[in-house]
Amino acid sequence: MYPINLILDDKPCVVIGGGHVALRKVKALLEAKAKVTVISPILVNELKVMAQNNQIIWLQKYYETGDLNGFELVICAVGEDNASQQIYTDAHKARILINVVDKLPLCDFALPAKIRRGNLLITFSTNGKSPALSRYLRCKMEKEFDDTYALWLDRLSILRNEAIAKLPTSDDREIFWRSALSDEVMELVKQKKYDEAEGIIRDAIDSFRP
Ligand SMILES: C[C@@]1(CC(=O)O)c2cc3[nH]c(cc4nc(cc5[nH]c(cc(n2)[C@H]1CCC(=O)O)[C@@](C)(CC(=O)O)[C@@H]5CCC(=O)O)C(CC(=O)O)=C4CCC(=O)O)c(CCC(=O)O)c3CC(=O)O
Ligand SMILES: NC(=O)C1=CN([C@@H]2O[C@H](COP(=O)(O)OP(=O)(O)OC[C@H]3O[C@@H](n4cnc5c(N)ncnc54)[C@H](O)[C@@H]3O)[C@@H](O)[C@H]2O)C=CC1
Repeated sequence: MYPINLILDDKPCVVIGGGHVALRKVKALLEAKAKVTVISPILVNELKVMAQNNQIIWLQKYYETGDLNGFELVICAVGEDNASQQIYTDAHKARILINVVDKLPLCDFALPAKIRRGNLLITFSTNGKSPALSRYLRCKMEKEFDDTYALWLDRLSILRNEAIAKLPTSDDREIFWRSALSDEVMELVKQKKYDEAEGIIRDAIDSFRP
């Protein structure tokens, strides 16, 4: 497994199947701001509502070869081996990334369990060995991660641009951030003393000498 975070903003993605597993995968794609089409003769209620609200496009039909044209990513959640195999073959011919939810050998990628807090994304995966453990760890860690780091991240992103403007080289910035993002600063962050933490980092940028 090689972890990558796909950037799917506005990209056309298709989920085949309209059951509860498809629903979870659709939600994850919408969170990633993809444009989602669902192909399935039947939808669970929540997906129907999403289709009525134009959050997704619904093609009410069984999958046919040719349906993948124009999509950049496919999730197959039909739970039926012959159809899954056909969809996998078609996706590979068209060189489109595919995930078949009940067959890891037919997956180019697997979905992790995730905690999203603003721009911060924390994921858990088990190489398909126990999705239940991924879920357990996600539930457990959700309590540890409220929005503290995400709020700090918004400020850090601005400070990072200031550091880029003031510190001449990438090496300088690497050295700078490894010492600037200290336990002392992060302790202030945990106490939500963002202004104080930001002040320390800004002073450090101003006084940095390579
Ligand atoms: C390979 C993978 C492919 C993929 O879907 O990408 C896959 C495959 C399969 N899942 C199955 C079952 C379950 N999946 C879950 C839950 C999740 N499954 C997710 C991901 C993945 N599941 C990928 C690997 C992830 C990893 O590496 O850990 C999560 C993390 C992400 C998400 O789906 O968004 C999400 C938790 C989200 C959350 O809550 O945070 C639960 C628990 C529950 O729902 O309570 C169960 C029942 C308990 C159990 O079996 O463990 C089955 C057997 C079906 C059967 O028995 O018929 C298969 C097929 C097989 O194993 O062959
Ligand atoms: N990866 C994961 O996270 C998990 C995977 N699974 C597996 O995922 C599969 C799907 O599970 P559910 O959503 O509960 O199943 P489901 O049976 O409720 O849903 C299947 C959906 O696919 C549609 N469908 C069937 N054939 C089709 C075709 N040829 N073209 C288009 N649509 C078609 C059906 O109308 C239905 O909406 C099962 O094999 C299940 O074991 C189960 C739990 C978690």
